[in-house]
Amino acid sequence: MNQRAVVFVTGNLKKLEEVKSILGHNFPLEVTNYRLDLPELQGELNEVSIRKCQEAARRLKKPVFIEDTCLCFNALEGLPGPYIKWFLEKLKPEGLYKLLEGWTDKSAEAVCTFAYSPGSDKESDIVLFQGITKGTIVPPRGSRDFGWDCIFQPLGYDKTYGELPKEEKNKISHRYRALDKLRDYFIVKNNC
Ligand SMILES: O=c1nc[nH]c2c1ncn2[C@H]1C[C@H](O)[C@@H](COP(=O)(O)OP(=O)(O)OP(=O)(O)O)O1
Ligand SMILES: [Mg+2]
Repeated sequence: MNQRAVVFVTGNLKKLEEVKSILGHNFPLEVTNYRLDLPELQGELNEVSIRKCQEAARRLKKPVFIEDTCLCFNALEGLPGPYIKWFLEKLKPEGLYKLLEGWTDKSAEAVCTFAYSPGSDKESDIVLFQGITKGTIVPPRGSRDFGWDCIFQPLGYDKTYGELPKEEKNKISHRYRALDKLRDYFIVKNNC
């Protein structure tokens, strides 16, 4: 029997690396990658993911999933949220930390939303899987390999994502929690 395949559409190789390592070898679908930085419309978090997935399905016309990651500062009512990529690019991790200088509340949520489409761009065919990890925004510490890892310290830890070994991050991360739900959908609920 041919294994069903699904394409993960992302322009971010670090995401791909984590997704592959978290899903491991027991995932029932073959995951391939199509490297494309999809356009992202402004809007609320789920809306951004749905539109991004519709665009991926429209372009590839086969089962696809995308992922959108937000970093939400509670003091800023959830901003930068889906716009974190552009804030990070301009302000760098130091500047992101400084953004909260005037606030005592440094708490934040890392939110990861996967959106899966069986191949159609109909909104009703799209399924979302969301994972949230709560944490604190701290002055940069640790590896600068991946985005804002060096300023996000998950709740209950004294290390930032950037200081934690990859395997540790992958056991508690926003991405892990979202993929756990995606895995459940395909394995336990047998939607393959
Ligand atoms: O676990 C993470 N740890 C640290 N930084 C992270 C993480 N996950 C995403 N990031 C960064 C990448 C980008 O600067 C922004 C999300 O933006 P986002 O649009 O979702 O990612 P992207 O444009 O790099 O790839 P894609 O082609 O899948 O949209 O936060
Ligand atoms: Mg993006």
